Amino acid sequence: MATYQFLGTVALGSHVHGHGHAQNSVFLASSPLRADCLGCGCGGRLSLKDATKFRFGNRVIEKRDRGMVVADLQNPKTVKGGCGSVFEDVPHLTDWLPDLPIFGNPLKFNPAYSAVKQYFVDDDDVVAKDIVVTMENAGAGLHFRRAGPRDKIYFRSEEVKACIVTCGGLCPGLNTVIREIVSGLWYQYGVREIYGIDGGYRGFYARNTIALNPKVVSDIHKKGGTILGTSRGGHDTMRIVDSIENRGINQVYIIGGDGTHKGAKAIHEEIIKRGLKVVVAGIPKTIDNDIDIIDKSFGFDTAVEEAQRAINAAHVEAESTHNGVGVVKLMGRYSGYIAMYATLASRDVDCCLIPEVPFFLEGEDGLYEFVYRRLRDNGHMVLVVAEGSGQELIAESLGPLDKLSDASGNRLLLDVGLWLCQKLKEHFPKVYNDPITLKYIDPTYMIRAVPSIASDNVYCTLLAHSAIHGAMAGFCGFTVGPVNNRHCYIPISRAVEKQRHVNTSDRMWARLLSSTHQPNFLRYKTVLKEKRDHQLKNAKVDDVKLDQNLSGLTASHSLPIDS
Ligand SMILES: Nc1ncnc2c1ncn2[C@@H]1O[C@H](COP(=O)(O)OP(=O)(O)O)[C@@H](O)[C@H]1O
Ligand SMILES: O=P(O)(O)OC[C@H]1O[C@](O)(COP(=O)(O)O)[C@@H](O)[C@@H]1O
Ligand SMILES: [Mg+2]
Repeated sequence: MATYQFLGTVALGSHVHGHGHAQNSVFLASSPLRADCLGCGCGGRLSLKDATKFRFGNRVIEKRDRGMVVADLQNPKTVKGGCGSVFEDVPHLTDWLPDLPIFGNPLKFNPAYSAVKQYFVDDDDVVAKDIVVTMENAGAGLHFRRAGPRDKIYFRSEEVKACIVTCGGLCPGLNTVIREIVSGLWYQYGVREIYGIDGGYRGFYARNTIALNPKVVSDIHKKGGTILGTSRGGHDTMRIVDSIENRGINQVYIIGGDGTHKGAKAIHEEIIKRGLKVVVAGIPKTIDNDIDIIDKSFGFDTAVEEAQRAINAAHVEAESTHNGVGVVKLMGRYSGYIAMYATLASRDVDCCLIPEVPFFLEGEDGLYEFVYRRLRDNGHMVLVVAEGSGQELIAESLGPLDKLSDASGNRLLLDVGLWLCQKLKEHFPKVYNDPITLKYIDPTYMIRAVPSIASDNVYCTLLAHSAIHGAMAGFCGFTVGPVNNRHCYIPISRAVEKQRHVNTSDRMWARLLSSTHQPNFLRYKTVLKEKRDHQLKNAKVDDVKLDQNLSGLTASHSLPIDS
């Protein structure tokens, strides 16, 4: 039996299922079962008993066979199930437009899909976020809605006016996702009006749209970049939603990273406020692999593959000379996944530096000492450095600098590659009286400007299809992605909640350490403390400036001593 909770005497802000009033009638819930219409002065009463869905201010209550869903239009809907399980659902158009007509899914009559045993995903199917659990906790924990085609959809083919936008930095596979959204909508759902937004978010209000169809996109997956163009900055929620509304767009596919998804969330919320029948579907793009929850982002494997070419070159150069050092800088602003996986895959790398592991140069476990030993034992070495590593260290050695940001508000990084090369080149002749031959390779933009490899192409196809199935089924404010290898609809708010970082206390990082034998830099905190003590002592004795050799560590580093 359906159960629901009476939330008190509050105004209802929208049309209620099963009632004949125009939208936006206001009702006052006077009991768990009844609400009086205040909107049109008709004195009408609404029986909540028969309603399946109703809205209290920002909250939507939906009665379902197996319980009640309380949806906060700003936050994810959560349903508590058995065994301590929690289902975090995504918003649905009917949360604010309860009376929308429902249609059958045309996939049922699509010859390509006719052999599929189960055309449609069961509405009750959920995917567990954590799949390794103890017996006592089996079934408990967070779950997401399984992605895939639904039996019932909320758009007629001829009614759909879809648009696609790509935002933020490039990533291999962007064109494949565009291609598959267009082809999927066209061939699976019979949609004929599909538009590209030119040049990221600002294209909504500053540029004309680009008409897309399967012919236009047929070859684009073979090219790097995005045929639609992209940009940073320029997100103006009101102007974007005005443009969506004015153009009559009702499905918005937004491909981008964490910043883009924050923008998508704002658009989705404004759409709810305006009561529009418009779905916002996010497709996570991040070459840094820093979007939480999903297993892996598209383009990541391609980037790692491409990085191998740079590492190989660095290795060939290094082993061809006396004291040869090859340094390769890879992308990874806050998360060192590309550097870590490229290192693990290559086996030619002697040391991998990532933003998550603060390193130091001087002392017994420092980088200088390690490079020295490697050169002494092997005659050459390869060092991979993620662009976000050692930022505090560089800032310390360069003195006070303004913190600069790009148009999207992302911090602009100091060039750790060049800085490190300079440091190594200076240190070796000075301290060991033995110069090194260092070759620096910076393939940063090369690894993201290439077309995606085969496995990423397949992955992009699944993402695009999950997105269109979700949108056609009326889900919105979601992003798609595999969780434990099953594609899910994840509330955007959840996806942008925090950034994913390399977990340096799990086995993958340990694997890397045991393959490179590099220092773990765990003594970092001790060295930092030593440096602080040294600073204090020096400050007391006289006002002598700090020894430049100790500039490897900074008291202002964000990692607290006791953490
Ligand atoms: N907090 C935010 N709210 C709204 N829009 C944002 C936000 N952060 C970034 N954006 C917009 O998202 C787009 C892409 O963001 P950016 O950080 O450059 O790339 P990515 O999405 O890859 O992280 C830009 O147009 C930017 O203006
Ligand atoms: O020079 P750009 O275009 O700002 O891009 C550089 C940044 O883009 C990235 O590849 C990814 O950034 P986003 O995912 O935020 O777009 C970072 O690794 C890198 O710092
Ligand atoms: Mg980002």
